[in-house]
Amino acid sequence: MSKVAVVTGSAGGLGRGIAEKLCSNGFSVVLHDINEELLNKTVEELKGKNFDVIGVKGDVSIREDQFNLVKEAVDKFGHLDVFVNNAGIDAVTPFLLIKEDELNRLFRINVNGVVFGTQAAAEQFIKQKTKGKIINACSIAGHESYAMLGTYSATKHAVRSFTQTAAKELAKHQITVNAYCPGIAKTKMWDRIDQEMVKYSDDLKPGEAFEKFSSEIALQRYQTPEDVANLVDFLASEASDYITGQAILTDGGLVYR
Ligand SMILES: NC(=O)c1ccc[n+]([C@@H]2O[C@H](COP(=O)([O-])OP(=O)(O)OC[C@H]3O[C@@H](n4cnc5c(N)ncnc54)[C@H](O)[C@@H]3O)[C@@H](O)[C@H]2O)c1
Ligand SMILES: CC(=O)[C@H](C)O
Repeated sequence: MSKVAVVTGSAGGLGRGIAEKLCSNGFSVVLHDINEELLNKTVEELKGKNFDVIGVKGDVSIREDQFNLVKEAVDKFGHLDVFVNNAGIDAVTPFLLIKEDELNRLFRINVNGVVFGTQAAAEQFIKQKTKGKIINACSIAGHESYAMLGTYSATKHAVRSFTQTAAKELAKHQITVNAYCPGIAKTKMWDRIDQEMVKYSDDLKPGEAFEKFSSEIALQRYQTPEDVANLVDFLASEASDYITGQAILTDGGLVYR
Protein backbone atom coordinates (compact mmCIF):
# COMPACT_ATOMS: atom_id res chain seq x y z
CA MET A 1 0.00 0.00 0.00
CA SER A 2 1.50 3.38 -1.01
CA LYS A 3 2.34 5.92 1.64
CA VAL A 4 0.21 9.07 1.48
CA ALA A 5 1.47 12.62 1.88
CA VAL A 6 -0.15 16.05 1.85
CA VAL A 7 1.98 19.02 0.79
CA THR A 8 0.44 22.45 1.32
CA GLY A 9 1.32 25.31 -1.02
CA SER A 10 2.55 22.82 -3.62
CA ALA A 11 1.24 24.34 -6.86
CA GLY A 12 4.71 25.75 -7.39
CA GLY A 13 8.08 26.49 -5.82
CA LEU A 14 9.57 24.32 -3.11
CA GLY A 15 6.23 22.63 -2.44
CA ARG A 16 6.01 21.34 -5.98
CA GLY A 17 9.59 20.07 -5.76
CA ILE A 18 8.75 18.29 -2.51
CA ALA A 19 5.61 16.74 -4.01
CA GLU A 20 7.50 15.50 -7.09
CA LYS A 21 10.25 13.98 -4.95
CA LEU A 22 7.77 12.12 -2.75
CA CYS A 23 5.86 10.91 -5.85
CA SER A 24 9.09 9.64 -7.41
CA ASN A 25 9.66 7.62 -4.25
CA GLY A 26 6.27 5.97 -4.47
CA PHE A 27 4.07 8.26 -2.39
CA SER A 28 0.53 9.14 -3.35
CA VAL A 29 0.46 12.91 -2.89
CA VAL A 30 -2.29 15.45 -2.24
CA LEU A 31 -1.21 18.72 -3.74
CA HIS A 32 -2.81 21.79 -2.24
CA ASP A 33 -2.76 25.53 -2.80
CA ILE A 34 -4.82 28.70 -2.56
CA ASN A 35 -3.98 29.33 -6.25
CA GLU A 36 -6.49 26.97 -7.85
CA GLU A 37 -5.49 27.72 -11.45
CA LEU A 38 -1.82 26.91 -10.89
CA LEU A 39 -2.76 23.94 -8.69
CA ASN A 40 -4.88 22.37 -11.43
CA LYS A 41 -2.11 22.91 -13.99
CA THR A 42 0.48 21.30 -11.73
CA VAL A 43 -1.77 18.34 -10.92
CA GLU A 44 -2.22 17.66 -14.64
CA GLU A 45 1.52 17.92 -15.25
CA LEU A 46 2.29 15.45 -12.46
CA LYS A 47 -0.45 13.07 -13.63
CA GLY A 48 1.29 13.26 -17.02
CA LYS A 49 4.34 11.78 -15.27
CA ASN A 50 2.14 8.88 -14.04
CA PHE A 51 2.30 10.18 -10.48
CA ASP A 52 -0.61 9.30 -8.17
CA VAL A 53 -1.81 12.78 -7.23
CA ILE A 54 -4.94 14.80 -6.55
CA GLY A 55 -5.32 18.53 -5.94
CA VAL A 56 -7.29 20.21 -3.16
CA LYS A 57 -7.76 23.97 -3.08
CA GLY A 58 -7.58 25.58 0.31
CA ASP A 59 -6.29 28.34 2.56
CA VAL A 60 -3.97 27.10 5.33
CA SER A 61 -4.98 30.04 7.53
CA ILE A 62 -8.53 28.66 7.75
CA ARG A 63 -8.61 25.81 10.31
CA GLU A 64 -11.64 24.19 8.66
CA ASP A 65 -9.81 24.09 5.33
CA GLN A 66 -6.92 22.19 6.92
CA PHE A 67 -9.26 19.59 8.42
CA ASN A 68 -11.08 19.33 5.08
CA LEU A 69 -7.73 18.81 3.35
CA VAL A 70 -6.96 15.83 5.56
CA LYS A 71 -10.49 14.47 5.04
CA GLU A 72 -10.10 14.71 1.24
CA ALA A 73 -6.74 12.91 1.47
CA VAL A 74 -8.22 10.05 3.50
CA ASP A 75 -11.40 9.88 1.39
CA LYS A 76 -9.23 9.44 -1.72
CA PHE A 77 -6.31 7.34 -0.48
CA GLY A 78 -7.68 5.65 2.65
CA HIS A 79 -5.12 6.92 5.16
CA LEU A 80 -2.46 9.56 5.85
CA ASP A 81 1.26 9.10 6.61
CA VAL A 82 2.95 12.49 6.12
CA PHE A 83 1.73 16.09 6.31
CA VAL A 84 4.05 18.84 5.00
CA ASN A 85 3.14 22.37 6.18
CA ASN A 86 4.92 24.09 3.31
CA ALA A 87 2.70 27.07 2.38
CA GLY A 88 4.04 30.45 3.42
CA ILE A 89 4.27 34.10 2.42
CA ASP A 90 6.85 36.82 2.72
CA ALA A 91 7.01 40.57 3.42
CA VAL A 92 9.90 43.02 3.05
CA THR A 93 9.51 46.05 5.35
CA PRO A 94 11.83 48.28 7.39
CA PHE A 95 11.21 47.57 11.08
CA LEU A 96 9.88 51.09 11.76
CA LEU A 97 7.29 50.72 8.99
CA ILE A 98 5.84 47.31 9.97
CA LYS A 99 2.06 47.63 10.28
CA GLU A 100 -0.54 45.48 12.05
CA ASP A 101 -1.92 44.18 8.73
CA GLU A 102 1.46 42.70 7.78
CA LEU A 103 1.87 41.12 11.21
CA ASN A 104 -1.59 39.59 11.10
CA ARG A 105 -1.34 38.44 7.47
CA LEU A 106 2.01 36.69 7.84
CA PHE A 107 1.27 35.11 11.22
CA ARG A 108 -2.14 33.87 10.03
CA ILE A 109 -0.58 31.97 7.11
CA ASN A 110 2.98 31.11 8.21
CA VAL A 111 2.14 30.28 11.84
CA ASN A 112 -1.60 29.67 12.33
CA GLY A 113 -1.52 27.59 9.11
CA VAL A 114 1.20 25.36 10.55
CA VAL A 115 -0.66 24.98 13.86
CA PHE A 116 -3.94 24.08 12.15
CA GLY A 117 -2.25 21.69 9.71
CA THR A 118 -0.45 20.01 12.59
CA GLN A 119 -3.73 19.64 14.51
CA ALA A 120 -5.59 18.21 11.51
CA ALA A 121 -2.82 15.72 10.68
CA ALA A 122 -2.21 14.68 14.29
CA GLU A 123 -5.90 14.03 14.91
CA GLN A 124 -5.96 11.77 11.84
CA PHE A 125 -2.84 9.85 12.92
CA ILE A 126 -4.33 9.32 16.40
CA LYS A 127 -7.65 8.17 14.86
CA GLN A 128 -5.71 5.75 12.60
CA LYS A 129 -3.67 4.52 15.59
CA THR A 130 -0.60 4.78 13.35
CA LYS A 131 2.66 6.67 13.58
CA GLY A 132 2.76 9.87 11.57
CA LYS A 133 5.14 12.53 10.35
CA ILE A 134 4.54 16.28 10.35
CA ILE A 135 7.13 18.37 8.53
CA ASN A 136 7.08 22.16 8.72
CA ALA A 137 8.58 24.85 6.48
CA CYS A 138 10.96 26.91 8.59
CA SER A 139 13.98 28.76 7.16
CA ILE A 140 17.44 30.13 7.87
CA ALA A 141 15.24 33.00 9.06
CA GLY A 142 14.03 30.69 11.81
CA HIS A 143 17.57 30.58 13.20
CA GLU A 144 18.77 34.10 12.44
CA SER A 145 16.49 37.11 11.78
CA TYR A 146 17.22 39.37 8.85
CA ALA A 147 16.98 43.10 8.26
CA MET A 148 13.92 44.04 6.21
CA LEU A 149 12.46 40.55 6.87
CA GLY A 150 11.45 41.16 10.49
CA THR A 151 7.89 39.86 10.42
CA TYR A 152 8.81 36.94 8.18
CA SER A 153 11.76 35.97 10.39
CA ALA A 154 9.55 36.14 13.48
CA THR A 155 7.03 33.79 11.88
CA LYS A 156 9.76 31.26 11.12
CA HIS A 157 11.05 31.44 14.70
CA ALA A 158 7.45 30.75 15.76
CA VAL A 159 7.31 27.75 13.41
CA ARG A 160 10.47 26.40 15.07
CA SER A 161 8.89 26.89 18.50
CA PHE A 162 5.63 25.17 17.60
CA THR A 163 7.63 22.33 16.00
CA GLN A 164 9.34 21.71 19.35
CA THR A 165 6.13 21.90 21.39
CA ALA A 166 4.15 19.67 19.05
CA ALA A 167 7.03 17.16 18.97
CA LYS A 168 7.08 16.96 22.77
CA GLU A 169 3.30 16.54 23.11
CA LEU A 170 2.73 14.16 20.16
CA ALA A 171 5.68 11.81 20.70
CA LYS A 172 3.55 9.52 22.89
CA HIS A 173 1.48 8.85 19.75
CA GLN A 174 4.61 8.02 17.74
CA ILE A 175 4.09 11.22 15.73
CA THR A 176 7.29 13.04 14.86
CA VAL A 177 7.31 16.77 14.12
CA ASN A 178 10.30 18.37 12.41
CA ALA A 179 11.09 21.40 10.26
CA TYR A 180 13.21 22.04 7.21
CA CYS A 181 15.17 25.29 7.02
CA PRO A 182 16.07 26.20 3.45
CA GLY A 183 18.45 29.02 2.64
CA ILE A 184 17.98 31.03 -0.54
CA ALA A 185 16.12 29.26 -3.35
CA LYS A 186 15.10 31.05 -6.52
CA THR A 187 11.33 30.67 -6.40
CA LYS A 188 8.50 33.16 -6.77
CA MET A 189 9.10 34.01 -3.12
CA TRP A 190 12.62 35.24 -3.77
CA ASP A 191 11.48 36.99 -6.94
CA ARG A 192 9.12 39.01 -4.72
CA ILE A 193 11.70 39.56 -1.97
CA ASP A 194 14.25 40.79 -4.49
CA GLN A 195 11.76 43.18 -6.09
CA GLU A 196 10.80 44.63 -2.72
CA MET A 197 14.36 44.95 -1.43
CA VAL A 198 15.35 46.83 -4.59
CA LYS A 199 12.49 49.30 -3.94
CA TYR A 200 14.02 50.18 -0.55
CA SER A 201 17.57 50.44 -1.91
CA ASP A 202 19.36 53.32 -3.65
CA ASP A 203 21.90 51.08 -5.40
CA LEU A 204 20.48 47.55 -5.82
CA LYS A 205 19.21 46.69 -9.30
CA PRO A 206 16.60 43.93 -9.97
CA GLY A 207 18.12 40.55 -9.15
CA GLU A 208 20.98 42.01 -7.10
CA ALA A 209 19.39 41.40 -3.68
CA PHE A 210 19.13 37.69 -4.51
CA GLU A 211 22.72 37.71 -5.76
CA LYS A 212 23.93 39.59 -2.65
CA PHE A 213 22.31 37.10 -0.25
CA SER A 214 23.43 34.14 -2.40
CA SER A 215 27.05 35.33 -2.62
CA GLU A 216 27.54 34.25 1.00
CA ILE A 217 26.68 30.58 0.29
CA ALA A 218 29.78 28.52 1.21
CA LEU A 219 29.10 25.82 -1.41
CA GLN A 220 28.91 28.60 -4.02
CA ARG A 221 25.84 27.45 -5.92
CA TYR A 222 22.18 28.47 -5.79
CA GLN A 223 19.77 26.29 -3.83
CA THR A 224 17.28 24.32 -5.91
CA PRO A 225 13.86 22.97 -4.92
CA GLU A 226 15.41 19.48 -5.17
CA ASP A 227 17.98 20.35 -2.49
CA VAL A 228 15.07 21.09 -0.15
CA ALA A 229 13.01 18.11 -1.36
CA ASN A 230 15.91 15.77 -0.53
CA LEU A 231 15.76 16.80 3.13
CA VAL A 232 11.97 16.61 3.28
CA ASP A 233 12.10 13.17 1.62
CA PHE A 234 14.44 12.01 4.40
CA LEU A 235 12.16 13.46 7.09
CA ALA A 236 9.20 11.70 5.41
CA SER A 237 11.03 8.36 5.48
CA GLU A 238 11.48 5.73 8.21
CA ALA A 239 15.17 6.67 8.29
CA SER A 240 14.20 9.74 10.33
CA ASP A 241 11.91 7.89 12.80
CA TYR A 242 14.18 8.72 15.75
CA ILE A 243 14.35 12.45 14.94
CA THR A 244 11.73 14.84 16.32
CA GLY A 245 11.46 18.47 17.33
CA GLN A 246 14.33 19.49 15.07
CA ALA A 247 14.64 22.42 12.63
CA ILE A 248 17.25 21.20 10.18
CA LEU A 249 19.19 23.64 8.02
CA THR A 250 19.75 22.98 4.32
CA ASP A 251 21.33 26.18 3.03
CA GLY A 252 24.62 25.31 1.32
CA GLY A 253 26.52 26.81 4.24
CA LEU A 254 25.03 30.11 5.36
CA VAL A 255 23.85 29.72 8.97
CA TYR A 256 25.73 27.44 11.34
CA ARG A 257 23.75 26.18 14.33
N1 LIG B 1 12.38 30.25 -1.40
C1 LIG B 1 13.22 30.31 -0.37
O1 LIG B 1 14.37 30.77 -0.48
C2 LIG B 1 12.78 29.83 1.00
C3 LIG B 1 13.74 29.78 2.02
C4 LIG B 1 13.37 29.32 3.28
C5 LIG B 1 12.07 28.94 3.53
N2 LIG B 1 11.15 29.00 2.53
C6 LIG B 1 9.78 28.59 2.85
O2 LIG B 1 9.40 27.49 2.02
C7 LIG B 1 7.98 27.54 1.77
C8 LIG B 1 7.74 27.55 0.27
O3 LIG B 1 8.43 28.68 -0.26
P1 LIG B 1 8.51 28.97 -1.83
O4 LIG B 1 9.83 29.64 -2.07
O5 LIG B 1 8.15 27.75 -2.59
O6 LIG B 1 7.35 30.06 -1.98
P2 LIG B 1 6.39 30.35 -3.22
O7 LIG B 1 5.78 31.69 -2.94
O8 LIG B 1 7.11 30.13 -4.49
O9 LIG B 1 5.27 29.21 -3.08
C9 LIG B 1 4.40 29.23 -1.98
C10 LIG B 1 3.08 28.60 -2.39
O10 LIG B 1 2.18 28.69 -1.28
C11 LIG B 1 0.92 29.12 -1.74
N3 LIG B 1 0.18 29.81 -0.67
C12 LIG B 1 0.39 31.06 -0.21
N4 LIG B 1 -0.50 31.35 0.76
C13 LIG B 1 -1.29 30.26 0.91
C14 LIG B 1 -2.39 29.95 1.74
N5 LIG B 1 -2.90 30.86 2.61
N6 LIG B 1 -2.95 28.72 1.63
C15 LIG B 1 -2.49 27.82 0.74
N7 LIG B 1 -1.44 28.05 -0.10
C16 LIG B 1 -0.86 29.27 0.00
C17 LIG B 1 1.22 30.03 -2.94
O11 LIG B 1 0.10 30.13 -3.80
C18 LIG B 1 2.41 29.33 -3.56
O12 LIG B 1 2.03 28.41 -4.56
C19 LIG B 1 7.47 28.80 2.48
O13 LIG B 1 6.96 28.45 3.76
C20 LIG B 1 8.74 29.64 2.64
O14 LIG B 1 8.65 30.52 3.76
C21 LIG B 1 11.46 29.44 1.27
C1 LIG C 1 12.92 33.37 2.12
C2 LIG C 1 13.71 32.77 3.22
O1 LIG C 1 13.19 32.11 4.10
C3 LIG C 1 15.16 33.01 3.26
C4 LIG C 1 15.47 34.33 3.87
O2 LIG C 1 15.69 32.96 1.94
